[in-house]
Amino acid sequence: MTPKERIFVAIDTPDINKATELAKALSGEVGGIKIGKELFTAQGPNAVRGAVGGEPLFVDLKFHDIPNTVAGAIRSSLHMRPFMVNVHASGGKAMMQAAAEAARETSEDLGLPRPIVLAVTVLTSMDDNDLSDVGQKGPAAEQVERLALLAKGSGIDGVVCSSKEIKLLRKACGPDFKLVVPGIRPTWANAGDQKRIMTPRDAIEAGADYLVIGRPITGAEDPVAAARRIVEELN
Ligand SMILES: O=C(O)c1cc(=O)[nH]c(=O)n1[C@@H]1O[C@H](COP(=O)(O)O)[C@@H](O)[C@H]1O
Repeated sequence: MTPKERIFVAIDTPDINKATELAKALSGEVGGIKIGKELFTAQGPNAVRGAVGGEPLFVDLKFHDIPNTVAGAIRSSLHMRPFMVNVHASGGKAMMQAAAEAARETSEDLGLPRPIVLAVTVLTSMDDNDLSDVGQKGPAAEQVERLALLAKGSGIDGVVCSSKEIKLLRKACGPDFKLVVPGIRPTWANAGDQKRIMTPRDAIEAGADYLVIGRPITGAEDPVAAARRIVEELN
């Protein structure tokens, strides 16, 4: 895989025209497009698929509910023909098993390739203090490892983690477990609300499979130039 193919651009906007324009402009510049709660909630599944065109799609809806509901949501999300989908690992083992099983069964029924099913560990916007506020046992890296091992044991293909945990998880979960990493900030971009961050190059060197990058590209005056600059830095 080339470095470029490892980049998924997060298009976070409620505006379908803006999303379509960005996806079109960035087609071929990156590996795929990530659509999340903002566009999906405003525009729905058909619009999402329409906006993204033929690019690989990461449907990031971070399901977190009882197993039956999450399985149903995964089944529904497969109609968007995603390359990747995700749930929250903190929903627990039975929930993750139900998600993995629903993805396998539904893709077979629809005759589609099975998407990569990911579990979100600790959000990249949270640090050790935020974790203790919600009663989760930190430090963040330990909680991430705990959830990643639980996800792996539940039949999940990989996790969404921060760049700070890549090396730890590669060791703990093996070479085939997918590590998808948001909280990516080139030296020339603002951190914004992200707390556990790293540059694209350092994250790839640490062993990330995919980088999720939003505002450093979509918020730039020239998103295509920003994407190219990141790819150049990776090469
Ligand atoms: O699941 C995700 O994609 C995700 C998990 C996480 O822990 N942190 C995180 O930032 N994300 C998503 O990754 C994207 C990051 O966007 P930027 O901060 O603009 O680069 C957003 O769409 C987030 O919803």
